[in-house]
Amino acid sequence: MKPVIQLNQVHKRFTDKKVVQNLSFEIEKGSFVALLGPNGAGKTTTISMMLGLINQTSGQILLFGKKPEETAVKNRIGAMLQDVHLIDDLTVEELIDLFRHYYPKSLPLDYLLAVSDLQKSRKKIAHSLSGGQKRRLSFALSLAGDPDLLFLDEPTVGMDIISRQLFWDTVRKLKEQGKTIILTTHYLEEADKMADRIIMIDQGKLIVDGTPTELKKSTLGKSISFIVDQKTTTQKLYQFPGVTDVVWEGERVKLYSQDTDQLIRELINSHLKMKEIEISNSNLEEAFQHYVEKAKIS
Ligand SMILES: Nc1ncnc2c1ncn2[C@@H]1O[C@H](COP(=O)(O)OP(=O)(O)OP(=O)(O)O)[C@@H](O)[C@H]1O
Repeated sequence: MKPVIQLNQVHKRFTDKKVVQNLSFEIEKGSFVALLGPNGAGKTTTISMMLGLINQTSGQILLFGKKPEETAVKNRIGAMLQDVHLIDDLTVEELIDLFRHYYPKSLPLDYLLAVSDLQKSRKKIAHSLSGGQKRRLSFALSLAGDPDLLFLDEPTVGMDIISRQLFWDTVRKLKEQGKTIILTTHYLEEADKMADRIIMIDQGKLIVDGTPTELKKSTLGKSISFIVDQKTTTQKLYQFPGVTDVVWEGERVKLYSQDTDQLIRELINSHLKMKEIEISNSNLEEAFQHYVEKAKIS
């Protein structure tokens, strides 16, 4: 089966600025991919090119084996973008219904109102909605054509906790139905929970591509942190078996190791006076920082 998305040596330049450089990857049907990167990394530009909203300077982009601007492709795509464009004077349900009629197949109006929790606001003028409600409306509009491929560009910004829960429950169900989903977010715990693959970019270049588990494993491992007498030297802490890194945060020190079980035994047997011991798994945020730093050096 052909990949749903194929990018081959894609470059994008705005006047003299290189915004996307030599980006190549393929995304299979049913994948949930998080496209991550710092501000200005080129995520939205990449999504805009995949949606056919802007043209790449060079390279090839294919969705379902075809060019993004083809109608057959557009009919299979939904996108929740950062800016919500609303049409003057239309109510929420009129707007959703209008979008439904753009597509050859569409999802029922009541379903779209339910997953965006806008049933009570259906008769309101869309312009009068709050910021968070507009995001939810944008979600409903992105699903109007029952898309096989869904782009979610920072979807939960401005949503309250209840809305976020409903949003992710719905997205999880869409994934179970076999939809392909591309997410960008700065909330890395959302990417960690939802994505089965992470593509990180920085300054328009791909810096790492793998599962959340792979990315976290290949960084510093788990850590044990505790408050300790300031006379304890970094050198002494490195002598404990398996310690890969020692990081001080004020009077608290964090030791990284791939085998924290062994390390904690050794620490307890030592004469260190440790207080407030915490053991934590390395998280995606640490992996993210690690890869961005590494990309800067190389
Ligand atoms: N139309 C444009 N003209 C000129 N430069 C642009 C244009 N659109 C984006 N850029 C620049 O391209 C770079 C990448 O922007 P982009 O919006 O793709 O980043 P991003 O990864 O989505 O960032 P963020 O996380 O802040 O949303 C930025 O330096 C931005 O200023």
